[in-house]
Amino acid sequence: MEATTLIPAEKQRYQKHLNLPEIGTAGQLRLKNARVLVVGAGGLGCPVLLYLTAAGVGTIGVIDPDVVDLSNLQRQVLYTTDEVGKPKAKIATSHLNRLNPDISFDTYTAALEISNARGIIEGYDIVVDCTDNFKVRYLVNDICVTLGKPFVYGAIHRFEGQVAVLNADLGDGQRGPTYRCMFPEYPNDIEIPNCNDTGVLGVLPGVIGTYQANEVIKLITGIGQSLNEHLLMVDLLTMNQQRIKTKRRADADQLAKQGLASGYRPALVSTGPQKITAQELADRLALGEDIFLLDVRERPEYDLCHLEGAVLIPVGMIPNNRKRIPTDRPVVVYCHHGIRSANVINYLYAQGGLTNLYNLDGGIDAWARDIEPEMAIY
Ligand SMILES: Nc1ncnc2c1ncn2[C@@H]1O[C@H](COP(=O)(O)OP(=O)(O)OP(=O)(O)O)[C@@H](O)[C@H]1O
Repeated sequence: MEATTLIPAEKQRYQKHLNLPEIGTAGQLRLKNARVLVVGAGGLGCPVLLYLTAAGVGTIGVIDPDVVDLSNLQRQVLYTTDEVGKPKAKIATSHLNRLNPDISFDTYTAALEISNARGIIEGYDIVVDCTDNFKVRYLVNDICVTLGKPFVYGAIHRFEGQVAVLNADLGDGQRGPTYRCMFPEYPNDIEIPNCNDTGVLGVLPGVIGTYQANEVIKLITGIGQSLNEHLLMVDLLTMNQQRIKTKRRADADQLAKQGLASGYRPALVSTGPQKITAQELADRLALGEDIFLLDVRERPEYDLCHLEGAVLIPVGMIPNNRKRIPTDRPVVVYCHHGIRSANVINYLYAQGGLTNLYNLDGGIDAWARDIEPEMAIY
């Protein structure tokens, strides 16, 4: 049954929300009546869960099959040293329950997978994807698209992160872009970076997870501008933030259905960005091949160092400058570490027309390490 009033203790607890005219009692009641599922109680999940619990989201589902590992504590701020080895979903909800006993928690210690995803997700208004793998990310997308539910996507890598609100209701019966509108195909396993191998700055999931929680609160209360037609990209080393405009593909529903039918096996032939190593690029340039070098970093990064002859089009300017990218010769796209450039290539592929794009593996960082050690890298 929908709550229509706040009791005195709630009025006191949420006083600072109630003082905001944009939220007020009506917004706080919306939060109280909302049902949100958080998939993954790891680096991103911890801040998402803490802030949604503190904000008074009435029902929160927590799903994670994992136990706490000592190496999680560097960023998974819900857990303590004496909880190593214990199930994350259970420990998380017991801490969160102490933070806010008014919240009703659903605890799932299984993994979200194709056999249970529909049944679980059906019971919630919004899903927050806080996992670290593509399989779940595509699964969450495909189920949410099929059920017509919004979900808040977050992803992190090293010092960079992304946030978007996907499959959101845009009004007039229209739905916003989905994950497959940005990244249509499930990638080949080899292309999937893993935090285990690459490392991640501890505060990064804190920043990105807090942004995800913010988007959830905005979706529920209807305030502000949602990231429902933009992908936000954040770089904690440079403190650059870019919002890239995204749009729904006409076949978004079809792609989701096909995804569910596929069982999420990695594609045999990768349709993700083709890669080129720094050494290969250096060899091909030395042979005089006509290669267009596209730098998608920011102006200050470019000014600090860039590949000779590279053309600068920062990520955020790509959508309006697509015509400047040639179609008649290889284009090598690069950024600092190869993440922004991979996103740019995925975006350009999704828009159609360009098939000649290569991602410089490891970005200019790898180039400086392997080819040009004298480069003033940052
Ligand atoms: N299918 C799934 N259903 C629910 N949760 C999942 C699923 N797959 C992954 N997760 C959870 O998502 C969380 C992601 O957290 P994070 O990215 O911080 O990495 P981690 O797996 O905890 O640590 P590490 O990368 O060091 O192994 C993990 O707690 C993981 O168990």
